[in-house]
Amino acid sequence: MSGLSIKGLRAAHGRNEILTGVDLTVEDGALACVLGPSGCGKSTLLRVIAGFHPAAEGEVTLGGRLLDDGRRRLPAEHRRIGYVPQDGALFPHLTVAGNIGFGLPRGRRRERVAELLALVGLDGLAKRHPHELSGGQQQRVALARALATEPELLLLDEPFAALDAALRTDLRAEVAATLRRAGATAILVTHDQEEALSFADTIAVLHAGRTAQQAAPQHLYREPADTAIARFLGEANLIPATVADGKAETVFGTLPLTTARNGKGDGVVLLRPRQLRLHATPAPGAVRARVQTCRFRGHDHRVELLPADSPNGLPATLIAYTDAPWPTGEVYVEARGAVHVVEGP
Ligand SMILES: Nc1ncnc2c1ncn2[C@@H]1O[C@H](COP(=O)(O)OP(=O)(O)OP(=O)(O)O)[C@@H](O)[C@H]1O
Repeated sequence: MSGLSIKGLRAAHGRNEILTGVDLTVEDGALACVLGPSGCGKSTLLRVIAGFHPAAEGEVTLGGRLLDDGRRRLPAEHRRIGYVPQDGALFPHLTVAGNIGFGLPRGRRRERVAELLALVGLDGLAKRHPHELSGGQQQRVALARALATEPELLLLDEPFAALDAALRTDLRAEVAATLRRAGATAILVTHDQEEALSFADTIAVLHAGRTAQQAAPQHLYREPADTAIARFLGEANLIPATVADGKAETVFGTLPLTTARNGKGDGVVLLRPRQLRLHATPAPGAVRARVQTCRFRGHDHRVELLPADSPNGLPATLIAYTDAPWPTGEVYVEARGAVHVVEGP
C-alpha cells in the first residue's frame, strides 16, 4: 500500500497520555492537514511519524513499510521523511544554497540546488544568508531543504504561524502548488481552520488526542460529525429540527438534508452563515429578527441577528454573511439550501 496509514496510535510524554487513538490515511501524492486546537497533540503526532518520538501502541506505515507499532521502530534516518519545523530552523552560518544542499551528495548538489531554488521561486538568492531574507523567504528555503532529498513524505509543523496574514495566504497557496509540482505527499499541522480548508485534499480533526473526523475539506465543512467539529471549522448556526423522510422541519420551514438518513425524530441541523438570506420585508418561511451588528470584512459583511421571539429553541443569535451591508433594525431571515444533521436521528 502506498501513502501513509496510521491506525489506533497512542503516544505519551512520560506518564502523560497525549495521543489516545489517532487514525489517519494520506494517499500517495495527497496534501493532508491535521487540524486541532493548541496542545491537542499535533506536534507529537508529527514527531512520532518522523521517528523522533516513540509510539506506545498502534501502527504507522509508509508505502507499506512499518515505521512504528510500539515495539518495532524504523530509525528516523531510514524513514525518508522530510520535516519542516515551525521556525524553519535554517543554519545561520550557511548561505541559502548551503542550507538547501546540506546533506546532498557533492556530484549532483549544484544542479539540484538550482532546481529547488527555481521550484520555490528563489532564483538569484543562492548566496544570501538566512538573516538577509524575509520570514516568507526563509520558510521557502526550509521547504526546499526538506524537498532536496526527495522524501517520500513531507511534514510541515505550522510553517506559516509566524507570518503576517497576507503573506500567509500567498505562501500557503505557493507551497501547495510547489508540493503538487513536486508530486510530494505532505502533512501540514495547523490550528487555523481556514488554512486547513484552503490547503488540503483531506483534513483530520484532532480532538483531545484522538481523530474526531477525517474527510475532504468541503465535506468536513458541510457535514461535520458533531456540533464541536461544526463550530471548530467555522461559524455555525445550530438549529433545532424534526427529521423525517430525508427532510428537516425547522422554524425556517422544510429544508432538504445534505445526505439521506433513515432515522426519524428530533435533532439539530447545521446552517452555515452563507445559507441565511436577509430581506427587508416579510418573505415566505422567513423568521423575523433584529440586526444587532453588521461588520464589514472586505469580502463580505458579518451580520449578527437576534431572532424576534426565539421560537422553538432557536439560538439566541444567528450569524449571516452577506454581500450588502445591513442597517441595525428589523429584518426577515430566510434559510436556503440543504442542511446537515449534526445531532439526532
Ligand atoms: N517533551 C514533552 N514533555 C512533556 N510533555 C510534553 C512534551 N512535549 C509536549 N508535551 C505536552 O503534550 C501535549 C501536546 O503537545 P503538542 O506540542 O503535541 O501539541 P500541539 O497540538 O502541537 O500544540 P501547539 O499547537 O500549541 O503546538 C501538551 O499538553 C504538552 O504540554
